[in-house]
Amino acid sequence: MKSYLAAAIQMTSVSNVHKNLVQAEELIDLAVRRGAELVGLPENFSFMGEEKDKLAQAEEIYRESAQFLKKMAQRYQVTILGGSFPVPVENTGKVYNTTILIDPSGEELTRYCKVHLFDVNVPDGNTYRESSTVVAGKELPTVYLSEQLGNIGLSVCYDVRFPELYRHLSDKGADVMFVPAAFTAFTGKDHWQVLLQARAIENTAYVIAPAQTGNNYDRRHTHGHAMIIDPWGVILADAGEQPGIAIAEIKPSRLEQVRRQMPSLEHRVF
Ligand SMILES: O=C(O)CNC(=O)[C@H](CS)NC(=O)CCC(=O)C(=O)O
Repeated sequence: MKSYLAAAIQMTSVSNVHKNLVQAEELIDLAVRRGAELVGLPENFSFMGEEKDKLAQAEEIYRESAQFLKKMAQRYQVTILGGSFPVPVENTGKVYNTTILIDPSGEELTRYCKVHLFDVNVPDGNTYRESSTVVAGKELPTVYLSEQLGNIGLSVCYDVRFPELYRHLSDKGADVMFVPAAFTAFTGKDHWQVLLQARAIENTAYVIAPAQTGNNYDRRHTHGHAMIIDPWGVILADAGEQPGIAIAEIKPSRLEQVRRQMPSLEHRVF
């Protein structure tokens, strides 16, 4: 593993795929011009809108998202995490909320379908029933072993509340954990940063968390604060509330140092 720059993209995706892909490319371009070699997009980067509209356009969103990610990786010669997008599931009328990792040649390295679905009545009055349009993934995420970039573990958004998933990633050797998200503004203000820091500290791993921000549609407001956190829990970069990027260096020497200073992974009893 080498030292390199990673970027977490923060955007306000809306219910127009073309607009979202234009915004995403501008931010990928910015990240690459600043030197990023690993770039993550947020959950639902290519479409944020009413659930029924997402389902009606699912085939098209899927096709365009997959094509876009491949093109971006090749054009900018970077490894890209395609935060998440809907992948239609046969005979269900529903989709998997899927994230994929793509290398600079455009090859898919690994994919993961979100296993924890956000079926929550948020105290601000908004109700989320992700399971009404999404089929829960049935497999735990894999860790992609990259000689250059370190071992990369995947997850999506609401997963961040389930530490056992990250322990699994840690058991598989993860050095870097992605948490692409579209956190609600209401839960985000109290939970987002704390949860991300906890996942980084307890697994002594980097956390890269691309995010949705602002008013995506109707009453849907997302928290923003895409961030990169080091294995000690220090926030290296925070994109704030406007669309933009959080960029920081991922260093094997820091991983090694923190794991020496705080060898908690070696002291596990359970
Ligand atoms: O809503 C959409 O348009 C697209 N879907 C999402 O953004 C997903 C599933 S509803 N959101 C989350 O998982 C938020 C989790 C969260 O906010 C928390 O855990 O507090």
